Amino acid sequence: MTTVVQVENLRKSYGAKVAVADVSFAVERGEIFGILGRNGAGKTTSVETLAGLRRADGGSVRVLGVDPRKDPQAIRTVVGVQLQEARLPARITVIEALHLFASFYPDPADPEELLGMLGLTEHRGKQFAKLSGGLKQRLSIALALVGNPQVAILDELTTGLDPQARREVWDLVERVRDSGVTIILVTHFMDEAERLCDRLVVIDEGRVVAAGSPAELIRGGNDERTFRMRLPDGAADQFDLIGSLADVHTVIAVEDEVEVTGSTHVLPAVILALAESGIVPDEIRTMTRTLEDVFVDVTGHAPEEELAA
Ligand SMILES: Nc1ncnc2c1ncn2[C@@H]1O[C@H](COP(=O)(O)OP(=O)(O)OP(=O)(O)O)[C@@H](O)[C@H]1O
Repeated sequence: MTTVVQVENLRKSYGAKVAVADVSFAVERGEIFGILGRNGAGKTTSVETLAGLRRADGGSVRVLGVDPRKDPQAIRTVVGVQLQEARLPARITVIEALHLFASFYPDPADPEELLGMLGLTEHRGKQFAKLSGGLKQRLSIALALVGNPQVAILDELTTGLDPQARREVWDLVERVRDSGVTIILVTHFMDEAERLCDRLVVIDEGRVVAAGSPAELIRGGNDERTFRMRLPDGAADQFDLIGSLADVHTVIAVEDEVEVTGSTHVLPAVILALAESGIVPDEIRTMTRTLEDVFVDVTGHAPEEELAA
């Protein structure tokens, strides 16, 4: 694997406000790498520093071996940035915006190809102000890619979109990754990160508080499993039997279901023991942790909770 972005002990303050206290991570070529955190956690400052748009106070940043502090111009040709809100003149059309941005780069992508890839061909003549939220986001992704970057930074790209438009944008992001672009995805949406990211870091109050793949973080050394089942009438008195099994830690009634928590083998152990008593559960549901649960565990806050300024 090739490391395309290496950030080590990054620090950045705005006056007395410490935006980034200590952030380190590495992004490998061809992955979708997530930077997760609440509003104000220091995500945007981190990615703007690696894109050469802000100067770090300390630590080291390398993008394909280049230091953005020393050579911001070189960084601009390899890193494409999708801005949080596209700031474009109201009357510029989709195709005009692409040609304008293409003119800033030595070796730009073909605007027509980008239109096709992002499903914008039929909207090419529409003015920016008249585009729906989803189309504006597609255009902003296209603008981030127009310089033919090796790394694209996509910042909060599905904020304000309806569920259908979000799913379309997610498909697009995967298509962009499949075309060979490494993607850094900044988000505070845990479902988005879980669905798209190969690996990610959670940043809170300017520090990395968790790192890994979504699956690793969800497993997170926590080998406890929980499931719920509905037992046939008359079988509810099996609590003692279930509770006596070595793999079972707790067994409780939740409404008309039985909730069992235990080791990784708890489910087959319980089902087998019940079967030996001639009982077959009517319904079984495993209770899986999500990235949102991990986020709350490592930060102590919900993802949508804002940090005090
Ligand atoms: N130019 C600035 N001047 C002063 N403070 C700033 C500036 N930019 C960001 N901050 C502050 O630094 C902290 C980190 O901001 P940053 O934008 O990096 O966080 P974020 O996680 O990206 O949040 P958001 O999603 O809201 O942009 C916040 O407290 C923010 O108010």
